[in-house]
Amino acid sequence: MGGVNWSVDVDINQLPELPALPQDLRARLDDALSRPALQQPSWDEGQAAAMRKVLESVPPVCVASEVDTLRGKLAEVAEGRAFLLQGGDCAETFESNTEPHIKGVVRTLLQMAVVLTYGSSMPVVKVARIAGQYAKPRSSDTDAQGLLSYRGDMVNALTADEGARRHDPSRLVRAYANASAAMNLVRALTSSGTADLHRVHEWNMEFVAQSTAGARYEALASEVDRGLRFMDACGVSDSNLHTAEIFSSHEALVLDYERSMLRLADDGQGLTAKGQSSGFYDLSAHFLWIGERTRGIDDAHVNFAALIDNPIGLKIGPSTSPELAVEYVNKLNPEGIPGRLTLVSRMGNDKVREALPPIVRAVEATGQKVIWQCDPMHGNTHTASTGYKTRHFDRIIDEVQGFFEVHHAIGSHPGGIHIELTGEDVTECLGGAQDISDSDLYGRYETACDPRLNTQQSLELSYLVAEMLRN
Ligand SMILES: O=C[C@H](O)[C@H](O)COP(=O)(O)O
Ligand SMILES: C=C(OP(=O)(O)O)C(=O)O
Repeated sequence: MGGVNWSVDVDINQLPELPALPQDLRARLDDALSRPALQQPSWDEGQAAAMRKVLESVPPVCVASEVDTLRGKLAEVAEGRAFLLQGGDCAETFESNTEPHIKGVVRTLLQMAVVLTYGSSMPVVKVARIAGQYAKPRSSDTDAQGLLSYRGDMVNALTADEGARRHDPSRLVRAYANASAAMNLVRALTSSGTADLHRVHEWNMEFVAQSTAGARYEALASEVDRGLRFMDACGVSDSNLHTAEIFSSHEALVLDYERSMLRLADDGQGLTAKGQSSGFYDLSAHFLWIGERTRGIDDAHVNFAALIDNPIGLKIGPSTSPELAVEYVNKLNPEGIPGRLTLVSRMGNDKVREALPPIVRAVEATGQKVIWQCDPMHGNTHTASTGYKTRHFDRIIDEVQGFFEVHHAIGSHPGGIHIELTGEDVTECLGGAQDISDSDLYGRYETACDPRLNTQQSLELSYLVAEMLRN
């Protein structure tokens, strides 16, 4: 049994008073929070307020200067000089917050990043869905058994039992404790041997040797191999070859959590120095995104995101009009800061080629530099004949292919991919070289919510995307 189960017997009256926010910021925050907020837990307001008070005084999961560093790297993506790889669990759980699980995700992302770096000849910015991806929006409030739907470990438990599904605000503190522990391990792994380029490359060579589709990927893997030998022979040695930076991200969904992790940069700087006026960060993660189900432009989530200095992702599905996309850009990045806004299209493979071009053209016509990122997972979900919620590898690849075609036709930069994946050998998505079929899904179907690519499928995807980037 993994995970941190931090008890919450803190006397909130003993917690220190926090410095008051400047009046204008307070007013804007109050305004954002007073707006309609979809997909929120139904829990006791007083208890939630007490948990918020606890979280308002804890150390943040990350710090403002790291967030600024990420924004700088994302600016390079927006300018077409880097590529963004984002991935991890659909829903992290407290129980799966273990060293092997986190290592698996980190290792898979690092392996994918090496392949993509070679394919794109560009730096790859690595952002994990980790250390806070504990809340899920759902299509329905109740499940097939009539129980409250599972909404992520931050809200309730997956166990199909009335008590376990009750929305429990003390989970906010457990989510924070688990997120902090996960972030600690991610930092340790990426600053130590795990991220060593030679080691990561060796894992990739093992994958190529073992995969039934290995022959297809062998040429690229051998080129990387020759590149590394060449660097070794030249005596190239740089700390960048031995360490890596992985930033954290999650959906900014449960506002009781996100608002309690707001911090004013202590030097009063933040974006101020670069022309924006707040220096106000949500330090529950480096990067936060707004989901397809909560992106109402006048609603709480978008207005909350507009207030903070973190880089923001916004999921856009096929119902997004070009005009609305432009409104989002103006609202979330009025100062046109490169790296601030990522538009994450999740159209479905059958719609991406028609739905995306008018949006890209309208936004590009404004002259704004957004990052265009493809989430090929969320528009390609179906129910298998065996009853499992699944996604087919071919549709996932086809959506990425369509995304590249659209950007090549328009001349915009296909800036990144956003993938639900795990570093384990699960059987949740169909296809790939292992040719997982409907009847294989039951073998290791372990996700708490949506189906993830397993390690092999994730690596295959990175080789295929590397080919697309080269072409
Ligand atoms: O990850 C995205 C959503 O939370 C998920 O797709 C919702 O799933 P549901 O339609 O089963 O509620
Ligand atoms: C819920 C998610 O996606 P979307 O909002 O695009 O459905 C997600 O990425 O976890």
